[in-house]
Amino acid sequence: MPVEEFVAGWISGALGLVLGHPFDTVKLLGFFKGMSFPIASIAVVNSVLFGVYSNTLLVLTATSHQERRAQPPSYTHIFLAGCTGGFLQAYCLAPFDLIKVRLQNQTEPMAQPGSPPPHYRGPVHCAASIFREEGYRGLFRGAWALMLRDTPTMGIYFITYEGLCRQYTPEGQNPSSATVLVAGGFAGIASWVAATPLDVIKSRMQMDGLRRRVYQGVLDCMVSSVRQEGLGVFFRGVTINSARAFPVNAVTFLSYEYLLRWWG
Ligand SMILES: C[N+](C)(C)CCCC[C@H](N)C(=O)O
Repeated sequence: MPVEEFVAGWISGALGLVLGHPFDTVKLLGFFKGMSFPIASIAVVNSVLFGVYSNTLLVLTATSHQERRAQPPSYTHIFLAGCTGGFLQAYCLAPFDLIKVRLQNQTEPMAQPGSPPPHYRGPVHCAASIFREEGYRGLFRGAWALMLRDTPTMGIYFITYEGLCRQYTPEGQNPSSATVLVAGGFAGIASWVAATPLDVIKSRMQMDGLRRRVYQGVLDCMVSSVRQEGLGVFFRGVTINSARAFPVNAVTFLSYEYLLRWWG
């Protein structure tokens, strides 16, 4: 099994994340909380995404990464490989994402002096507390919504990237850096716009269970959110998600492409 894609995905994911972190923290009003932790975790997750994507294409089309410029895979194959990558990365991402959301939603330190200390002291303490308070399955709270969010939208991610690259690249050639940056940026935006409704639901499911359980499941969370806040709830954060998505995914795809070209 070719492993370069896993390594390139690892490095490119970490680089993208560094750029995206300010946007991510503003979105959740948690500012600088939980910073080093997502950098390490996204590298693992992005490695799974790109590694699985490329190896699924290898299985579907019998072409390696190097051969794909000359023999481009069909959009159906690209979509299926993206969905497969998205599905598997969602399971790796679930506990990390849960910890990130829980830490970023802790607003206690911003409260008055003398107020009680935050519930979670850091990522490791957070993981241990969730395990103790909510059990092993508690670490996967919201995983189902995360999987629903990422499976189709990672298909959209790779289709948009490949489609834009092909549009602006002469046949058989590698896309230029400018093309990779723009295609990567728009792939991020397209994917995040489609993912935002379930992103809202996912975060609510992840925060549920901290105190009294409010939602019975993904569907219940959707229905009661719409009932209370209207359909607009599904677009909450779509602007910040898109603003973050462009630089993060431009850099992710640029470094991914260049690392793979550099390794031959
Ligand atoms: C599928 N979904 C839209 C959730 C993410 C797509 C892009 C993934 C990238 N690591 C990022 O953080 O932007």
